Amino acid sequence: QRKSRSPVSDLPLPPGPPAWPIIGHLNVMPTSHEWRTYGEWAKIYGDVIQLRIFNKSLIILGSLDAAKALLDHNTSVTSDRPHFTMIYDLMGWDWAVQFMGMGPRFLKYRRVVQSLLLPQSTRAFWPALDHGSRSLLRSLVHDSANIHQHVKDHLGGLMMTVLYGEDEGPTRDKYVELAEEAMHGLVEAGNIGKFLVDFVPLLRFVPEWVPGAGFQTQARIWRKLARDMIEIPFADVKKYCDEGTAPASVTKTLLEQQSHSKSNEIDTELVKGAVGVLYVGGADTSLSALNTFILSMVLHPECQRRAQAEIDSVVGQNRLPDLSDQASLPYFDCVFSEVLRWNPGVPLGVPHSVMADCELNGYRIPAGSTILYNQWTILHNEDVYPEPFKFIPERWMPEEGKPLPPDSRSASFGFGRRICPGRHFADSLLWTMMVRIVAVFDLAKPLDADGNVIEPSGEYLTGLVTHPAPFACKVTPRSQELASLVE
Ligand code: HEM
Repeated sequence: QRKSRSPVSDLPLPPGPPAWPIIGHLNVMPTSHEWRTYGEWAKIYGDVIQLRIFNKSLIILGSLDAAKALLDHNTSVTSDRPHFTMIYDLMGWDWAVQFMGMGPRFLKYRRVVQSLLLPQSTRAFWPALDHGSRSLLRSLVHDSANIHQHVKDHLGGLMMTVLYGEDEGPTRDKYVELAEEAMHGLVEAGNIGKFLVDFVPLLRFVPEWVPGAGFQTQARIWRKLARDMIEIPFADVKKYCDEGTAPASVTKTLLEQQSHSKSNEIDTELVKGAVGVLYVGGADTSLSALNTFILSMVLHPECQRRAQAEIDSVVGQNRLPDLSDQASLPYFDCVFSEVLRWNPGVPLGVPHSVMADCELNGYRIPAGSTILYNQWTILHNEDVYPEPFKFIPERWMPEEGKPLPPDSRSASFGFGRRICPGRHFADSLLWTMMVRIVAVFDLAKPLDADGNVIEPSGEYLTGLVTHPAPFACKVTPRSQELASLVE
């Protein structure tokens, strides 16, 4: 006779480190590189861990199976986001789909954002990718000393060209500056624990003049930045559209859809917000992956040479590789997969929140829990990825009789209804930038004034999105002919 399953409410909570009365795990919470501590705890307590801060439950998933079971197969209750009062209510980021809770407004915004980023829709961005990546290569030919700055500037600029149609120049630089300022506030406020109002939401009604309500002044300043970021570029595109001179862009596409639509599904606030989130979601994450790629090439010249040999044999040296070559460069594809696995840019993913009690592996996941999925642990599981801390693109090469490990993309872009809608665009954008950099340049460790090799530390900075700690990189055109291709 089959044993009947216990109701969810009877199930035990997942295990975790010992908790203190009242405060729970508050004083054992890691304050930096949290993914490493959570990874250590996963070895002790298993791949589903529960932590408690006062009465708030935090669940950390440490395996792909657990993440899929909870977030892919139970999406109707696990696709909510935790509510951040400071960011959402006070700083006015309520236009950003990333922070929206489940509900009709989220579903409407998500539908629009997703439709803009479908593989067939993103083909329209290919000319901008071609143009923007050439421009990056040109900057590197003329000033090889500042690769990190050039990559950051060109990536941000390219995103703005795609979103607002603005070509290289002071206006586009201004858009990037506005977005970076707004995101600086976001990163500060995203430091959970920094603002008490996130734990006591009623404090948001305290007026700014009350002593101790400095968070209201800060929120007001950041709120203006978050608004300017979407309002100023939008107003320019709207004006050009009205004059009939707007170049192709995501904003223009949405404004056209808005004017042709009979329903009022797409309102102006949605257009501004749906475009703004693409920069928020795409710029820093893509920059992290590009920096990791550069680091991997500097540290592994043998992989770089193999990638260059493949490009030379398939594409030759008379033109730059482009997206039509992607399927013909299998080794480079392995390099890309390994970049996403070796040091995932969003190591703990973006938190989900649970809307109703549910079950996972015989444990109760209480309603209201915040869920983190530890991509870093998932992608460094040595049973799945042997020698997980080594950069080994060959692990992705198909071999007769040997199953491939789960694609790094299966964890790095998140799960369920919240899966990164920009993943196809990220694929084209990053592939183009990466392949072109190594097609034209050698990346290497530089020498100091005494002729000693400067070794990168290989360390990563802490944060929701992580980047390699600054490292020096020598950039040399592989040949004069290749360098001249970018002029
Ligand atoms: C290497 C590059 C990227 C990585 C690693 C990455 C990763 C992620 C992750 C982990 C999430 C959270 C998914 C979840 O909640 O489970 C996410 C969400 C999101 N990403 Fe990306 N992303 C990248 C590039 C992009 C790009 C290029 C765009 C846009 C052009 C983009 C737009 C978004 C948006 C709008 C969301 C929020 C989705 C939602 O809350 O429903 N991302 N991304």
